[in-house]
Amino acid sequence: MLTTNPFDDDHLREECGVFGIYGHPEAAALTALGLHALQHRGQEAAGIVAHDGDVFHNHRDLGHVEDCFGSESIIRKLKGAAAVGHVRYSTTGETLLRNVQPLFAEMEFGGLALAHNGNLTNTNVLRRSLVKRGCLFQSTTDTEVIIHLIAISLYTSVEDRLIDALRQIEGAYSLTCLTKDGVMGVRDPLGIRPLVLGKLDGAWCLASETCAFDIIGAEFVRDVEPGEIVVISATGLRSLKPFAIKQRRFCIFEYIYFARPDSIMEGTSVYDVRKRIGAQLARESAVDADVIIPVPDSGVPAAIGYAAQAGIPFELGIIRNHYVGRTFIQPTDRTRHVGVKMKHNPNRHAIEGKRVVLVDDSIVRGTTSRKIVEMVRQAGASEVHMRISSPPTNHCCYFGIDTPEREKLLAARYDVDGMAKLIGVDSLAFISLDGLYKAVGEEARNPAAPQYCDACFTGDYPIMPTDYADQLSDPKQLSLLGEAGK
Ligand SMILES: O=P(O)(O)OC[C@H]1O[C@H](OP(=O)(O)OP(=O)(O)O)[C@H](O)[C@@H]1O
Ligand SMILES: NC(=O)CC[C@H](N)C(=O)O
Repeated sequence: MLTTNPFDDDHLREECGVFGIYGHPEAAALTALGLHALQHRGQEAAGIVAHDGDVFHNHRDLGHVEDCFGSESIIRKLKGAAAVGHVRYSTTGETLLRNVQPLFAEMEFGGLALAHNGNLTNTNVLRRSLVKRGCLFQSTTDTEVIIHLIAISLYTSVEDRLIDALRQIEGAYSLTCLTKDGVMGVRDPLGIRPLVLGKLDGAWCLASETCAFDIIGAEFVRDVEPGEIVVISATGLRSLKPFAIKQRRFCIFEYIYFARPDSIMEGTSVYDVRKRIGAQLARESAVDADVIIPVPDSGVPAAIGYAAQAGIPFELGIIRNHYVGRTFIQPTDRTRHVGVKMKHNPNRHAIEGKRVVLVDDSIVRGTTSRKIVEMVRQAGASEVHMRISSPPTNHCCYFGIDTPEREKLLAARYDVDGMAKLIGVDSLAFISLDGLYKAVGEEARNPAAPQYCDACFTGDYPIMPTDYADQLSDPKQLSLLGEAGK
């Protein structure tokens, strides 16, 4: 029996994007362009901090990149050949101007700007002890903890202070940092969130995804390695690896949903992976049908793969209105429901009288699927089957994707049949966990040391999420395999 309506929720699911560039006269303009390409990673706020060799300049605001950096005069003020930028979707700390990143602080060694993608899982513990030591927090983000740890470190060099701070934090973090001497890129020891390195006209750049390099014409050089710090300064690029090597646990959900399909992650095209997932899904859960229809946008590549494998025509049976934001960014349940209707419209011509297979990447609360299925039935489909290119989202993410509380996740409340009934489909199937691993190029999931972070499906958290331990309904699900990511 339901105690809450599973379609009610005002928690959203997104994450953040970071960018950095050193040694280019148009650093701020290129950062703004890079952030444009990363807009899908965070739509609440955007910020850029630049350094002109003497002074730091910063502009941070709430809204989309276009709203924050659409005016040339703002970009002109962000002088200098080095810059870092951020697009935010909050995981810790509200949507307030003072939480907009990059965060900036004056330190003993000069200014430091910090942009963070990910989520720290021991923020509360650290924050309490820092406050007791007299640290004055300016924001309510997890990210600010890193700033204070750097500020109070007893080491002298910025790099040593940064390493000292990183040794104390737990969780997921891909960072770009700006000081008067250069730009640094950092990836946590498990490599949960992405970070890539590129080059443009001799200038090094860093970004969450390669699509940010494409927009500025930069060449993709390589992924920043898990646990690696790249230090970019007037003397060139240095790579530091101060942490013990761990089994990498890249977020598998980046492949399924989060990243842009034109990005290359960990050496693999996101688009190709999505098509392979779709093909695997078709092998696992074939159904007689007349047409394969993607739920746009994220469902499209998987549906292409599914249709090719099944030998069933692919049709655009749902048309997406691109002038409406992502479902998740609607702040209240009421507006989210309206958002789903505004966003998708059935293409009756491709649907009427047909047995339809809808392909989407995930079911979180079920809001989207329920509306879409209703729409497709109203447009005259004779049967509606749903195929999902991820396993059921059954657990919360504490590492940078802001999924709702577990009780709001449809898969945590119902088995597949129960979900099918609620959504109103004739059949529902999800890709298997091993099928997913095959599609990303592994033989199978190694349960003793999983190759990816798949905690949202398995509850097998790569590190103990200290701050959230009480929210975990079954502590036995915790895998302490990776120990704290230090
Ligand atoms: O079960 P729910 O809580 O409704 O969430 C799942 C839906 O949300 C995502 O789409 P999104 O709105 O982000 O659009 P996109 O596919 O264009 O990214 C995802 O692709 C699903 O369609
Ligand atoms: N989604 C993210 O990566 C968010 C970064 C950081 N935890 C914040 O809330 O600002």
